[in-house]
Amino acid sequence: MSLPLKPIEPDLADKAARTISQRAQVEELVAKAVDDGLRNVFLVGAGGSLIAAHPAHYLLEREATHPVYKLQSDELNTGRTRRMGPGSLVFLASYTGRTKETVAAAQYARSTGATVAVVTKEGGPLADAADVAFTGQSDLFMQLAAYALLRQTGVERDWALLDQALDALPAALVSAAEEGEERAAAIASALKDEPITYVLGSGPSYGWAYGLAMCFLQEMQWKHAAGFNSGEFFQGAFEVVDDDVAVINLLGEDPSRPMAERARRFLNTYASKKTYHVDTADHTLPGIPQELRGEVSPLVIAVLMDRLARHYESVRGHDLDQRHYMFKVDY
Ligand SMILES: N[C@@H]1[C@@H](O)[C@H](O)[C@@H](COP(=O)(O)O)O[C@@H]1O
Repeated sequence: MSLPLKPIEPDLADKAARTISQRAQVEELVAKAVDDGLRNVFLVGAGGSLIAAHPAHYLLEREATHPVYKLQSDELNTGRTRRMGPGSLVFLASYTGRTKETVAAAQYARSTGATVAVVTKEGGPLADAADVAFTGQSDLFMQLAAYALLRQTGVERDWALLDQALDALPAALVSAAEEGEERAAAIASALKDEPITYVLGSGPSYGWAYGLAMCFLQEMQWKHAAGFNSGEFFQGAFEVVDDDVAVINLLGEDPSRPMAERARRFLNTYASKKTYHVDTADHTLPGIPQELRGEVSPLVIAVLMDRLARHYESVRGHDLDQRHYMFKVDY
């Protein structure tokens, strides 16, 4: 039994624009942290909200002058780190603002003397545990935090070009979602009954390879799936792939693209029957300067994965909000 296809979120563009509207405050926060002697930056979250930090982390690992770490909330709670303390700026994300491990991580970060900023829904325990609380789309917010860090630490870039990209981004995300509908429908209906689906992604898009597999297919569709880094795929996982195995390969336009193209070549040669490629280069992204398409790619992939999940929901008749355990039992 199928379910009606939910439409593209009517407030997709607004949500992005509202997130971007906090940019000046993010810059201010980071500028103050730099003035006060910034030593390092942490990006923290769990599940979808950790995935949301992946593109910013990818950007900062290559371009930031300060060390930037990405940690799962409970890895921080259980492992601690000597490096966090005064001079640390910690960004945590949680959509609900109630994920207990992320709230505990914020409390711990605060207790070390670090500056703690969160992105979450208005109010709630995570916001209460923070020095500063923002709202909005976590992946975009983390990207804004990354840009603020680069700018405030004097990294040279064409900032006017970024302004242009951020102005165009809300509408470009909507247009990507619209342009991707046909492809998403084809993938979901072709793969809806597959016993397992592998998802590949490289660089900043790896986050959503893992995320499509874990959040959308396992959590929200109760389907077996696994996400791999496209480079790691060739270190073992590719041995199980052939024409009978379903694979979704994500391609962005960032520096890691050759890794995704290598996966595409291999899959088209040895496992083409149930392989689907989702490529940001197929999208027009109106107004996004060519030079910044790579940084925008993971945000576009996030929107395309969200739509793909909606198509699975519809063709499989399995509501994305159904859970066995999450938010229902003690865990
Ligand atoms: N797919 C995500 C999960 O991975 C996450 O664990 C949960 C709570 O996350 P958050 O802390 O963002 O509220 O939300 C969604 O269901």
